[in-house]
Amino acid sequence: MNQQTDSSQLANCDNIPVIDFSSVDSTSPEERQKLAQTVFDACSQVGFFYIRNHGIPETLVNGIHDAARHFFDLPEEEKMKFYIGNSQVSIKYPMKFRGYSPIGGEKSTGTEDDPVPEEEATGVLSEAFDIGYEVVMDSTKPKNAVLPPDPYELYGDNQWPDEKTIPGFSKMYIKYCISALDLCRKMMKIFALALGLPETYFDSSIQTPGVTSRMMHYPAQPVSGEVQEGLGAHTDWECFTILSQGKVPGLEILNHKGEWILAPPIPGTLVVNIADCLSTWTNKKFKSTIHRVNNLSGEERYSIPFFFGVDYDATVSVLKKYTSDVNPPCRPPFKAGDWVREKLSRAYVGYEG
Ligand SMILES: O=C(O)CCC(=O)C(=O)O
Ligand SMILES: [Fe+2]
Repeated sequence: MNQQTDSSQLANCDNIPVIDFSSVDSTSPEERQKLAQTVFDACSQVGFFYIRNHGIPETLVNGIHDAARHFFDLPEEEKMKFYIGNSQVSIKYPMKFRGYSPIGGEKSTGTEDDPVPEEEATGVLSEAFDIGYEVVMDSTKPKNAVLPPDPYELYGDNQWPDEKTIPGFSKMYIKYCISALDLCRKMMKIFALALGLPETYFDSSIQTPGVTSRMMHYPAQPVSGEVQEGLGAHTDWECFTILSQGKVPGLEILNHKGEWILAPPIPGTLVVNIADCLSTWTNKKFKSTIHRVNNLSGEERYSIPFFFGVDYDATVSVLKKYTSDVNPPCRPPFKAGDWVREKLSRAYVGYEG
């Protein structure tokens, strides 16, 4: 932990709360408000929590993990057909960051207060397959809906493996995304309630949400000798992340004592963590907690993060009620797309796009 590390990036806890989410669908406003209060406490103290009874069917969670194993089991030259460096280019942005990133292809960039200098950033011991929002993942959109103008060039253009390469792959991933996105929209209402706002407060900013997801594979890391991190210390960039981490531990979060707390897999749960944009809205009352992954289990580890952000064109600005003379806004307003683009440009080896 760096001396300057902002306390909004450190969990104030020794363990991570588990929250039963069944009342997210309750018709009783009191029940939803009760859930929101529990969520508020977790977000302002820890920035991480587990959710159970979240509504994503177990068959989908298992299905997406099977699909991930299938993908990463492909020979390297097959995976490289979907190389992230091939994803759509334009004059403005050299890369779209969709597709396969091989082991070492992503860098440990550090955090805002503790950045890893460019020349020292090393490749991480994980490989990933990244996708972005498509209208077919969005149950609120008609089948023939078209994407809105995309000045940040961050929607769609996924490099899907075809049916011959992995039967049912894109279908399974899209089904998972539909379910995850439905859950995220409900969660935005709970976050609004938690912040003392109308439940619909964020609705106009999540018309075409800035959603990305990735499958990740962390080979077992040597336990002694030089450690190459599975994923370096970082905060997430969007509003929040829903993570399905399979059965193998590896995720750790940083607490206020400077200790790394393991977030072990708990059967039937997903992990939720607050990310930079939602933390900014709350003037950092909600923590965007630093986390990392080291797979010292001796087994292969797979995880599926689903990053939920507002429309790329939406403006993220600190809520007035979380400011005061002694607590001014932590940042000036910014477009979500600018924030994500800037972070992406530093995360991959060899690309500044
Ligand atoms: O694999 C995990 O458990 C966490 C991944 C993560 O933190 C990320 O992709 O941002
Ligand atoms: Fe993360």
